[in-house]
Amino acid sequence: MCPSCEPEPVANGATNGHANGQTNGNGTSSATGSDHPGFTAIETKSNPHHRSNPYQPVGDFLSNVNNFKIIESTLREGEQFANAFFDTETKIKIALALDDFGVDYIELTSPAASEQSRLDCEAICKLGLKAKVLTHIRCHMDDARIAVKTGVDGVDVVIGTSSYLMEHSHGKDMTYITNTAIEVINYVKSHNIEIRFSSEDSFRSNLVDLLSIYSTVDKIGVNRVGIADTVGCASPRQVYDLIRTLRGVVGCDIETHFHNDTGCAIANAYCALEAGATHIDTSVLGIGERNGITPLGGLMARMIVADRDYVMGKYKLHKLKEIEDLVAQAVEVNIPFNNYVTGFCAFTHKAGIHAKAILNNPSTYEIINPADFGMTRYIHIASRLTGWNAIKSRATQLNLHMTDEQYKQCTVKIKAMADVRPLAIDDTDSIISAFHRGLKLGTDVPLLPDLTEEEQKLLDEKVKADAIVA
Ligand SMILES: CC(=O)SCCNC(=O)CCNC(=O)[C@H](O)C(C)(C)COP(=O)(O)OP(=O)(O)OC[C@H]1O[C@@H](n2cnc3c(N)ncnc32)[C@H](O)[C@@H]1OP(=O)(O)O
Ligand SMILES: O=C(O)CCC(=O)C(=O)O
Ligand SMILES: [Zn+2]
Repeated sequence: MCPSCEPEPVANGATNGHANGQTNGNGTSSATGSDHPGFTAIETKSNPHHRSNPYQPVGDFLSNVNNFKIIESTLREGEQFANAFFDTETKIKIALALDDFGVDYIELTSPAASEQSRLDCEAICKLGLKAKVLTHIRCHMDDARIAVKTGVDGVDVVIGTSSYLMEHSHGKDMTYITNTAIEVINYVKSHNIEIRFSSEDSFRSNLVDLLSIYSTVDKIGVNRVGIADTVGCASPRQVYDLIRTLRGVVGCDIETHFHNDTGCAIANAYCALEAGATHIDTSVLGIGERNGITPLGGLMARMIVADRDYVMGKYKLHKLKEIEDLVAQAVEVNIPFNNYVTGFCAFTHKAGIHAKAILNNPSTYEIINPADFGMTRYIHIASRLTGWNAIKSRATQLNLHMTDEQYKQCTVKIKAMADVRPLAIDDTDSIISAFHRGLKLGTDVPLLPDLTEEEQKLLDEKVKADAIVA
């Protein structure tokens, strides 16, 4: 084992209100008492991860997993989320937070959508952000004329190229689309503004049509082309094939946009980068049309595993939770329990086998170090799945020292009690203390002060049964 990777001893496990649904010292929200009455876990010291991983990202001349840009579309795609209503102040707060986080671009709703959308676009352009500000328009000169007057750094133009959309949405054929695209691109370029051309519903479009129009717009100097999985139908393999093919056809940057209808939005984004895409569209919490797109936090989780130095050097990961809270509040949703990185149990280890190994070295069961995101690791110590190693660790934190055999006996009591009712962290602590006191006094001490008669009866039965098994 490499000396720098020696596991650190676990220390510092103060209870922090996690079990009672309060926020912990890092501002991470934890289980609420009402939602998760049995959730009981202790914070552990954030020891360094063992970072040797035999499965490093596939590196080849095409791959951009070590060098990609984020086009953050919470203020465009995200506004298409069913619950979203962003007033000007909220848009500005979100734009500032994303800029501080370090995203490369911020994409805004079309100024053609409404008068307020146009005014908000102008207001955000005036913030002087480090990120480039984009707006997103139809492939139409009317929209382009409005867009170039807003002060944006770039315009993202889109038009459907699948037969579904050519027939049932805008009703235009490929010749019309190509000619209009050329007109719009030349017009935007003439204003010295960045321009991207994207096909909507790319994965249900004819490949020859796609390559032909991308090749045309590349030749007239578009800055980026975009591939969009508008209905979330693409698989990672299909993404890899299409982007790799496109990479051989155009010289400009390649942006990609993945909906999550079939659960592939993050994997598709990753595969796109492996195949040579340069830009990934995200939104905070993945909000967007239907169930949304590649989430910013989920993409960060994926990419930090691929290239920690690049991701840590570029993005303020410890701000992720704050941005997610801001957006969740603005669109009135809760952050899901299993959210990437920031879900309340994203770094909580419960089963005894896991807890033991984590206490020795967190890399055993964690691919991401919570500390990289300003998050905290927890060990669950109050369930029937809890093992003696976790109890030993907890007792040591409480300064209650016993022999290994005694920790094991104490764990038997905790398991028996956890078979009777959900335990809180305080319950486990009380049992450990009572057990320890009993050892000192040489007599049994009631394990929990507040047991009902019924619970005490059940507990006695469990302990008896355990003794028989033993
Ligand atoms: C997959 C995506 O998420 S694409 C981005 C979606 N974003 C938006 O739609 C922004 C919000 N949209 C709006 O506010 C409105 O739809 C507007 C202002 C853009 C247009 O509003 P309206 O003129 O009332 O048209 P409506 O929304 O009913 O229909 C869309 C129109 O755009 C046309 N259209 C649709 N897509 C495109 C496109 N990519 N390029 C050019 N025209 C298009 C349709 O043919 C239709 O035209 P029609 O008026 O001749 O029927
Ligand atoms: O402009 C793009 O590339 C994507 C547009 C969009 O939101 C989609 O196709 O789902
Ligand atoms: Zn979309």
